[in-house]
Amino acid sequence: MLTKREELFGGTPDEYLSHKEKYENSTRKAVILFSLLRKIQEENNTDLTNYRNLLSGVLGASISQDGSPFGLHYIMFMPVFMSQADEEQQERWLHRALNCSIIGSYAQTELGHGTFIRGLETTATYDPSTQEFVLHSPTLTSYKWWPGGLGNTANYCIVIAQLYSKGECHGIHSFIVQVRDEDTHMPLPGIKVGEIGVKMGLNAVNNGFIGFENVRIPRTNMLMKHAKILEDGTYVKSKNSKLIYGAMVFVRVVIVFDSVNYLAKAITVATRYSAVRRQSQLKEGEPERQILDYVTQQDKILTAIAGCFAMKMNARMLWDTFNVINDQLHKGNMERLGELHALACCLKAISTSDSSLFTARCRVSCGGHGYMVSSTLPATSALTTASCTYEGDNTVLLLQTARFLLKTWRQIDTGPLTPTVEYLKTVSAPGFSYKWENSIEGIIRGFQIVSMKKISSCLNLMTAKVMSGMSQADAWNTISIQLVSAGESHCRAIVISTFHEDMSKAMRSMSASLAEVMGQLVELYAVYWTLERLGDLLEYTSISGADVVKLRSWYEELLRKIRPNAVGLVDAFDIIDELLQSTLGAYDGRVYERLMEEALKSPLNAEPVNQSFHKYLKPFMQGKL
Ligand SMILES: CCCCCCCCCCC/C=C/C(=O)SCCNC(=O)CCNC(=O)[C@H](O)C(C)(C)COP(=O)(O)OP(=O)(O)OC[C@H]1O[C@@H](n2cnc3c(N)ncnc32)[C@H](O)[C@@H]1OP(=O)(O)O
Ligand SMILES: Cc1cc2nc3c(=O)[nH]c(=O)nc-3n(C[C@H](O)[C@H](O)[C@H](O)COP(=O)(O)OP(=O)(O)OC[C@H]3O[C@@H](n4cnc5c(N)ncnc54)[C@H](O)[C@@H]3O)c2cc1C
Repeated sequence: MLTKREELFGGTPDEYLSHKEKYENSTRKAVILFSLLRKIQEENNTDLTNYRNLLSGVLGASISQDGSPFGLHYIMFMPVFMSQADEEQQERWLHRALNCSIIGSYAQTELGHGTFIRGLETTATYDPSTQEFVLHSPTLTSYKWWPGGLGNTANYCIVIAQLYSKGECHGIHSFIVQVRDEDTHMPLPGIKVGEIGVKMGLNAVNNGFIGFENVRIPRTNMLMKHAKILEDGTYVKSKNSKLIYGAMVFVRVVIVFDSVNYLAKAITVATRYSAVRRQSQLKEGEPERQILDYVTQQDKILTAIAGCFAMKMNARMLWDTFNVINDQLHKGNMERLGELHALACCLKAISTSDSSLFTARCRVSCGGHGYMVSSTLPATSALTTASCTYEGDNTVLLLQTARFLLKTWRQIDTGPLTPTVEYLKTVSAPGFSYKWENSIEGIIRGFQIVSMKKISSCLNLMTAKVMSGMSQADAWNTISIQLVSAGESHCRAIVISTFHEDMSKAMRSMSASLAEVMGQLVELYAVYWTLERLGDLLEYTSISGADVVKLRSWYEELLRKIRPNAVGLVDAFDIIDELLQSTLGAYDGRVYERLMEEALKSPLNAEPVNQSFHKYLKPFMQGKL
């Protein structure tokens, strides 16, 4: 009788399963894991705060690098329900979703549209004679494409469609739609549903497509917490049309946590391997050195560790900010919605792009063995690059942040600013002066000045172009590279200052030795990004060549200081071997034995001579083909 652990983590490695077997195996594992989750849920309430911990606790430690067919049910279907369904609808469906007697997905993206959601083509036309909506996919490009779990798993999904009533289009709204029979799991009439095929990664997520041929759903299947359709077809608009976007903000907040989880796995593997792997002699005649002794290796890995700690603290700040503003939204105060959207956009973009960058570095820092699937670094790399796209393409999200920053800058003199942008007032105040200094505080100030000056420059450029006769849209597009850069600079200033402030607070309750190491991580992160963004700092601050020379020495000194604690820092993530699933990162360091153990599991090692020798090779080598 297999234990739960053996059931979850044993069996043929996923990499040797077919696409279909991989899905079936991940569904088997998901059922085990989510049965456990269901038990947890029975003991806890399901408000968003608890829900996020539940979500990141289980899904963030997902048992497969390929994701889970239940992921979207938890990541989007339920959060959207909690934020957009009215009380009657929650009463009808939420408990069934929570106990997984229905499995849901979230269908927004279409073959033809992902970013521009106002351009979505799926229609939901209200028929007052039957008090139903008619869901329809008018074109191939209107087919929903990507929804996780929709291929073969979900029997319900939330569909985002253009709402039509009394001949008028009211824009995109959310509808809950049953897609499969709850007993037979057969697609319901008028519904064409399937799986989109093999992807670069996340191949257990079961991403699907769905098309509707005049499918009728009751009026009460429109999620009506905000906007409504009355029985006679009268449209009652939402207090704020942007509230429909709320779920995307929530998921972006959660994705920042998730990007930390993925990066923590990758740097645990790369750091432990770099402590085990010995290669080359630093001095003639000496034994081969641990590759972690090479400063170039430290440059790749220790900065990733610092980045992981930095983003973890910023994820917590973002979550706290989300909760504060979400409470205000529930009370009808929309004042900080734009700020929350901008912050969630840039932190999702920066956390996922950093995670992708540093994970790729971890992969190459492990040489050939880092290219083995059994190291899990390729899968983590595929995961992190996907996160730069899903829940909003990073470029598009940074442009959203830039849009908010320009709006803020236009109003800079009309009153107080909201917390995440009030630095703009400080560094642009009359009489404010700043001379570069090589300190954490000096670096933070420098990044804030760069951000302010980029925003100001973008606005001046926009104004000049529009004054010269260019349309607002063309002017925006023309300078969009600089707009993205302004969004990134703003975010980097927030990340460094949050890391410094929150870590300084945390250090007060640490032992002196731990506080010293944590302080070194903050310095390493700040100095690393200073050296990475020297162009901006040279353009907008008084930093000098002499400062840069000292910064480089400071950086190298920090690498030297942190090196002895590298393994301890990643051990602190406490990721068990079963979740790490890596031949290179296992806690016992038996890298070579594990590489060989995994290799022998290859089906190609089942017999000494593969059948292709007799069928192909031998006739070929004998000139018979
Ligand atoms: C712990 C483990 C679990 C987590 C790990 C995740 C695992 C895998 C998850 C994968 C699941 C993936 C799901 C998806 O991908 S769902 C689909 C996501 N799609 C998107 O994000 C689409 C992105 N596009 C957009 O958001 C919009 O199209 C965009 C805003 C980019 C542009 O739209 P539009 O042109 O209409 O907007 P404008 O630029 O004109 O701005 C209009 C105003 O609306 C405001 N706005 C826009 N979005 C939001 C928002 N989300 N919240 C609040 N406000 C928003 C915007 O600021 C403008 O306001 P102003 O006019 O006042 O400036
Ligand atoms: C693994 C994965 C899981 C997903 N899961 C789901 C899901 O469950 N449900 C769901 O609904 N969707 C899902 N998606 C879809 C995802 O939300 C979209 O892929 C994403 O929103 C980007 O849209 P797109 O793919 O159409 O890219 P596009 O928007 O076509 O972007 C392509 C390029 O065009 C650029 N671009 C687009 N618009 C602009 C602009 N205005 N200004 C400047 N540049 C622009 C982008 O920067 C990008 O470089 C998933 C995607 C992935 C990869």
